[in-house]
Amino acid sequence: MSRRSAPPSPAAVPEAGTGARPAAVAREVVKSYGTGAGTVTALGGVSAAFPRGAFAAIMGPSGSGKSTLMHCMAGLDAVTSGTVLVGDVDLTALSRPALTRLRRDRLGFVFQSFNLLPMLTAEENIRLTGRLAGRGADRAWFDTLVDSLGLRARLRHRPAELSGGQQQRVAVARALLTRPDVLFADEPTGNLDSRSGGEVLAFLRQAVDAFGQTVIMVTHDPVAAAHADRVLFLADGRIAGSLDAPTADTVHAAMRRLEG
Ligand SMILES: Nc1ncnc2c1ncn2[C@@H]1O[C@H](COP(=O)(O)OP(=O)(O)OP(=O)(O)O)[C@@H](O)[C@H]1O
Repeated sequence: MSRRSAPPSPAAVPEAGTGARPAAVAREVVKSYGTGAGTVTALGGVSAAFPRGAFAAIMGPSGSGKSTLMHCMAGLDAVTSGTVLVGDVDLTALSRPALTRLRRDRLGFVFQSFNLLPMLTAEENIRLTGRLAGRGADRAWFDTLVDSLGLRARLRHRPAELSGGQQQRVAVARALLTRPDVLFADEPTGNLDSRSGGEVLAFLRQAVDAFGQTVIMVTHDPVAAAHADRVLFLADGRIAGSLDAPTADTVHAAMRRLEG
């Protein structure tokens, strides 16, 4: 496996892997907040391609634009200029209702704070997005997810009766039930102890390797990033390099260089 750090040019962030059509692409994405003297440029022209069936991590110092990039890639935030593609669809050209449908039908989300509905059981939470997307129950896929995530004995429990790790595994099952084109994970292990976090990351890795899932994850944690196929580094709203086949040590060293 190759390990390399790309130079800090956006053009030097090609598709990793086979050269197949990427699952998601950012082209010269600029995102500014505010106007006039108070303008903050969170992303200053970011280009990146995220290959299908691969696990990408986005890292960078605090304020470097990680969450902004993820939100723009996922259609949760509008870009100021540039283009975001999910498959063939240009998110920046969609109406709000069309964007909402695309998010619901083709994207999955896992957040640091789990975001489960407290009154629903684990099973009801997992099935919720499938129902909202109007999908019939795919029992075999549901069973695969529940068993792979070790949730079989917990399906009738409500979130308050589950550990943090179990809650996040429910959130992962919910996100994957619709077989999304891309799973976006924003600090998915940020609220978990290292063992529970490790279980969630191991499952994300398995989802990529066994089910061909595409995962894009923002994280502060070099150990978490080491589960990815590639780490993209941001600094000051720009791509500052990348690392293939990362290890916790190589990610840590790259972050130390970025943080000066
Ligand atoms: N809604 C907003 N209004 C104004 N500025 C914003 C807004 N959201 C983000 N920013 C600014 O954009 C820049 C990038 O923020 P972002 O949250 O994307 O960084 P990050 O790398 O995810 O940071 P962290 O690691 O601390 O979560 C920061 O300077 C931030 O203050």
